[in-house]
Amino acid sequence: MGRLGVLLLNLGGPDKLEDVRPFLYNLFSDPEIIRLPSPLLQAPLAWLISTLRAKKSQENYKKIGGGSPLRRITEAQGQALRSQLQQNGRDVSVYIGMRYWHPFTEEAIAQIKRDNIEELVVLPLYPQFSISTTGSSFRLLDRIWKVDPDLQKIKYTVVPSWYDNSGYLQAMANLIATELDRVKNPSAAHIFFSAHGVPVSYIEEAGDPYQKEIEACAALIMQRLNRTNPYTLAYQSRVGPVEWLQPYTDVAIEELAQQGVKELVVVPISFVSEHIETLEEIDMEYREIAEHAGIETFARVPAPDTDPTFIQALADVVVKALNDRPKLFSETIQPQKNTKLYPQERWEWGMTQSAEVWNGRLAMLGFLILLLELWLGRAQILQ
Ligand SMILES: C=CC1=C(C)c2cc3[nH]c(cc4nc(cc5[nH]c(cc1n2)c(C)c5CCC(=O)O)C(CCC(=O)O)=C4C)c(C)c3C=C
Ligand SMILES: [Fe+2]
Ligand SMILES: [Fe+2]
Repeated sequence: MGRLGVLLLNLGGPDKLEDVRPFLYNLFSDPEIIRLPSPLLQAPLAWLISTLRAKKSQENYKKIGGGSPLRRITEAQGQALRSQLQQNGRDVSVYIGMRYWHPFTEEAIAQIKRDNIEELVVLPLYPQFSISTTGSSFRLLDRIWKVDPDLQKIKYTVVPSWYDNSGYLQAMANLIATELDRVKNPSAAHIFFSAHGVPVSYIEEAGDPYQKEIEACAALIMQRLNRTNPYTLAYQSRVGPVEWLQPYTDVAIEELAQQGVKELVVVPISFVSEHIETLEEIDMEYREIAEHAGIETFARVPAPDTDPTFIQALADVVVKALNDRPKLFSETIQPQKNTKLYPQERWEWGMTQSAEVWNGRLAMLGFLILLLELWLGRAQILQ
């Protein structure tokens, strides 16, 4: 066996407040996050949204210490995974490739080449597949691979998702059980899975399997937990004016409070590391909503981070990937061509040359209207 590498993929986050705007610019420049009818509009819109959103986003990062802990935690996960694999008799180098901030995926790939890695497992740190997360990183890697003959010599395999891995389910069940046993009524507390949302169009138009995988994942964790507590699954972190997956976390919390629920144990389900959406959004924003609505106990299950059962699960996923038939980037789910991703205007795609010209003109007009709408209503749209 040649030199072995594991490339961990994640989204990345701003290390300090000055990084917030360029980080947001990178995120909104990605057509897997926002797809416009004309690629020419992508950069100006990314500039506009990142500029308008930066202040509010910076305030949130300020509340969690002035930056995202994602890089530090992902590096710790990488080191723990390396040690675990070493204990299991595999000598691997672990690399971290973030999609929108340092260390960028491109930086990781350059290091992989310098280290003459011959066999590589590409492992996203998202248990469930979404075209907006794992899909976006795979598409980037596919583009990088296609133009680099040196990379094409590496025998690689990808892991599209691993939400049903037994060790991961056990790690989640253990973390939930520990938190449940701390509340007043462990057998009656309501377990509340809060998954990251995506716009409905990703599922219905682009064929994203994300919702199905999230629903299956919550059910499997409950099975593994083997307790009779009631549970709810809801979706957090929506951005922009379009419809996202429902029920929304804030609405669902209020409804449960109205039904008389007093104890909530919140489980972040799309994330394996603490970051702004657990530390600020759940711990601060949703806690306030819950307390205001009459919830007496608002407990939060920690993200797995470097939990030993979780790290062993990642090691198992790597070993399984090495033993299975190699899977290529191009074999994983790609959004259907010309799918409209957020924002969801009613664009018609032209089949003739003149229709294409008209679409271009309409796109410009639409963009101007969008700019105006963003300007007039930015507080509601972007915060
Ligand atoms: C606008 C669309 C967005 C989609 C779709 C989306 C999907 C998605 N994101 C994560 C995980 C993370 N997102 C993070 C930050 C982040 N994401 C968006 C937007 C979308 N995400 C924004 C605007 C931001 C920046 C923060 C903000 O301004 O609110 C992060 C990094 C957090 C950090 O600590 O820095 C993660 C991780 C998932 C899992 C997901 C879909 C499944
Ligand atoms: Fe988000
Ligand atoms: Fe996000």
